This record gives sequence, structure tokens and C-alpha cells, in this order.
Amino acid sequence: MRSQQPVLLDVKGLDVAYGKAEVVHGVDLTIHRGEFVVLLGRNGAGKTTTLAASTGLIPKRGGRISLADRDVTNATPREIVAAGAVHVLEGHRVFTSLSVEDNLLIGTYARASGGDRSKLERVYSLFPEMAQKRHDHASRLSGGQQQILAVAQGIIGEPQLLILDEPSSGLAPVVIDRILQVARQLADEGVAILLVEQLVEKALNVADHCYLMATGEIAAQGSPDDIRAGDTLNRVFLGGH
Ligand SMILES: Nc1ncnc2c1ncn2[C@@H]1O[C@H](COP(=O)(O)OP(=O)(O)OP(=O)(O)O)[C@@H](O)[C@H]1O
Repeated sequence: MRSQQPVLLDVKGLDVAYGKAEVVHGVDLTIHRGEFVVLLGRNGAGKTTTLAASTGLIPKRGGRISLADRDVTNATPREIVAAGAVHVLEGHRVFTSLSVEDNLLIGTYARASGGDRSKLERVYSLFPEMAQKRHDHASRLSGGQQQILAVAQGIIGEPQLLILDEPSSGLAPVVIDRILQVARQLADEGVAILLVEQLVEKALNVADHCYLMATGEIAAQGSPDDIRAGDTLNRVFLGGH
């Protein structure tokens, strides 16, 4: 059964176009408080575009978006962050000329807790390797470590909704598992998670609810078990939908 918590993010009838090419058509997507939602689909299905339009990063052609009972359809990315949603972008890189710790502190400025050092310890306990490297320049981190730092930068702002666009890309399997585990832990603590992920089975293992996207539309939704049970996964990933 789907979460009974109140709806946190409500996307209705979202249409997005790049120039004349409409790539997202009539997408409806809801996330409840503390729910872990995964958005799956083949390359080019429109997942990243859906996230970016939902957080005000790219313009919408149509649709309405509400976040924590506020209409944020026309809100700027900054207003969306202030309303409680932090979006960690695909392939996000950090400020390489700053230390790990300064990069994290920037994350606290995203929300009202700006500059609050007390938030650092929590993130260091989730990602101990960041604690070890707290005084290193982010340029000295590997690509994978920078990716973890980007996720940590999102978490430290204590969002109500954390949006993660392919946080696993380029990471070793063991690191991917850790990031997904941390995201699951946050959801258990009441933070809603919206994850876009190519690693279908790993994502289904941690999510509460799944949306499958194909050619700019929601092709199916359900619990991970529902999604595994039907032929929808094959249809969306292998078929020509
Ligand atoms: N800036 C852009 N300008 C024009 N077309 C774009 C732009 N970004 C994405 N597209 C096109 O929009 C469609 C949806 O892309 P999008 O990146 O949202 O898909 P995706 O499901 O996130 O794929 P991936 O898993 O590869 O990131 C694709 O056909 C893509 O080529």
C-alpha cells in the first residue's frame, strides 16, 4: 500500500519542451512525506528533464507543481530550495578550489541554517571518508568522492525532499550501495527522496514507490514488487514503447 503520509511534492500535467521538441508530456507524479520514490526509464525518456522542470531549473510549457502545500509552479530554483527541496544534479561537481568542509558549509547556506557548523558532524557520520578529508581541497578527491561530496552537500541542508539524479554514475558498486543506503536511512527518518537511477534492481531494492517513464510519459507506477511482477519493466526497457 502506498504511503499514507501527506503529499509533499505534487506534479500535475507537466509538459516540457526544448524549442519545438516537447519531450515531457502530461507527467503526474506525487511524493509523500518520508517516501522513497524512484523514477526509472531508458536513456532519453525524460527523467532529468522532469526533475529539472520540477525544481525550476528549466521552463515548463504546462502543468502545476506544489511543494509542501505551496504552489511553486513559477518559483525560482532558490525559492524551491527555501521551500524544502534540494536537487543534486546529474554529474554534479563541487567547488574544487575549496576544501571539503567549505563545500559542505555552502550546502548549509542553501537553507535557513546558513553556516551552521553543527550540521557537519551528522554528514561526517554518514560519510566518514568526508570527515577524513575535511581539510583537503575538493580537487584532491576522486570523481567518485566528489560525487559523494555533492550528495553530502545536498543532505547537509536538511531538505524535506532530496532529489538525486543518477548519484551512482561513475561510482564503484560498493559506493553506490552506500549512497542508496544513506538515502534509505534519510527516508526512514522522514526525508522524502526522489531518485533517478539507471541501476534498476538496486533502485527497486530501496524504494517505496516506483514510476516508470517512457518517451516523455509515465508508463507505469507501483510498488517495487508490482513493478517487478508485471512485464512493465521489460516493456519499458527492452520494448519499443
Ligand atoms: N538541453 C537540451 N536541449 C535539447 N534537447 C534536450 C536537452 N536535454 C535533453 N534533451 C532531449 O530531451 C529528451 C529527454 O532527455 P532527458 O535527459 O530528460 O532524459 P533522461 O531520461 O534523463 O535520460 P538520461 O538517463 O540519458 O539522462 C532526450 O531526447 C534528450 O535528447
